Amino acid sequence: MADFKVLLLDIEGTVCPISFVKVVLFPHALEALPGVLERQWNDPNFAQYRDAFPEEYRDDQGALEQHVRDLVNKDVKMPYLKALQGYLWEAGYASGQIKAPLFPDVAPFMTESQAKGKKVMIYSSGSVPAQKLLFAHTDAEPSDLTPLISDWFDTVNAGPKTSVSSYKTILSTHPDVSPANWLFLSDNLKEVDAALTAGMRSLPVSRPGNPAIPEDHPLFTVAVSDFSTLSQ
Ligand SMILES: CSCCC(=O)C(=O)COP(=O)(O)O
Ligand SMILES: [Mg+2]
Repeated sequence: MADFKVLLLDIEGTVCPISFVKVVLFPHALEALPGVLERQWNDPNFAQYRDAFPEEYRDDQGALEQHVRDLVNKDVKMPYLKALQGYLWEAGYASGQIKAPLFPDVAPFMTESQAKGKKVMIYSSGSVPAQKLLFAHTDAEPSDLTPLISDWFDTVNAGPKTSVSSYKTILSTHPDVSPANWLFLSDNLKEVDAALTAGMRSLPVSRPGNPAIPEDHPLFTVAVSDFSTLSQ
């Protein structure tokens, strides 16, 4: 499995614990939201985030805030929510209040893969700016892993993560690389299935805190719990 040319990584439940997203990032954004709405509602720098929301929320701070809370509570991956979350996380990362806890095998595997001439790419429901913030502020050494990453995909430039067409869109960005030479790693079995259907190789990732992969699932026996097992 180690002879891939492109490593495509999911984030939540794959490179970092689900709890970091659900218990740290999402609450942090909700805590920051009221103050940002109060201070920046008419700020031109905030306009792109506010105007991305459905029309009924663009002129009502309270309605927009409640809509955000509803979406987060349901873990709805709407692109306008993901863009706003990335904006709300920016100050937290910059201040050092937020640092991404990567599983210990992740940074060494990314580093080794890139050093061996493989491309390392990210595909997450989090916005590309949010992905770059996360990988620029990790608990690895060095903390900034963005130099290792060549491409960034989210639900805006690729599409929904459980759609086969999204993986075909991602494949089309590097037509010189055979789909069989891509390896997509994700905790989400539906995402893994969609990637496989698109022609990529893909493996489910089993991490502490992830929902258990059913023992009768066809991919149960090949689930990855330590990326070092994928090294040549
Ligand atoms: C970029 S960190 C925030 C990740 C996020 O918002 C999310 O919904 C996680 O989705 P993933 O596709 O990375 O499992
Ligand atoms: Mg995930």
